[in-house]
Amino acid sequence: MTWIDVSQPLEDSITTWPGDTAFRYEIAWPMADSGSVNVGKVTMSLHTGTHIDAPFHFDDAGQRVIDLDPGLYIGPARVIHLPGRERIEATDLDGFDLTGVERLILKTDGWPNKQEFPSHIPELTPSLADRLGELGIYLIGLDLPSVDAIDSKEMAAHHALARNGVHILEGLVLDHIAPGDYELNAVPLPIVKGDGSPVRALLRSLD
Ligand SMILES: N[C@@H](CC(=O)c1ccccc1NC=O)C(=O)O
Ligand SMILES: [Zn+2]
Ligand SMILES: [Zn+2]
Repeated sequence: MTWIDVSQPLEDSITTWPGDTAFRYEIAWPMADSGSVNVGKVTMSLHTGTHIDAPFHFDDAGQRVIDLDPGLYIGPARVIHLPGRERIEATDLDGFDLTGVERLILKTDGWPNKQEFPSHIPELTPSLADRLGELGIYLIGLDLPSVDAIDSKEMAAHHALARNGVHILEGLVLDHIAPGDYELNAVPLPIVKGDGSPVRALLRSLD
């Protein structure tokens, strides 16, 4: 098996959105007390590390995690490299033949040090979302904590992607991933009312 882990490890030091719930793992019921087992407990925001967004995250009428087809997050995915950009727009895809691609993963290199939450990241534009919709791409993954700018309140990219039927996978670790074709496995947990879910994201080369 040659699955490559492209997830951020969930440990207490993982960064979160400023002001959001910190990740914490504790042993709620240690063996010394229970007599037989350690029982862990996790406190976290659902938008921590490598995770998917459900449309309810940015739309009160949007789908919750349980409403999303898990198959969105399992299957062939194309990784392309778009480094050093302020924004990523439709024309940035011009040099790529994306015929038949259903899941697209952007390696932007825009969050180089995952030990620190970034103050500034590249943003996706609505024009890119429209192009993805035209191409029939239904999943966008990227190595950033958001598809919008950190200080965005409008969430224009989130909304434009949703309008085009494109689902969102954020916070991937792609430093060790070369552009190419892979099989992706990044299924969310069945958090019934969830506005998002952490995922264990894995890639396996198809090239
Ligand atoms: N867009 C980010 C999360 C986000 O925007 C956020 C997460 C937690 C607390 C506040 C947030 N945004 C505030 O404007 C995401 O989709 O994960
Ligand atoms: Zn999110
Ligand atoms: Zn998001």
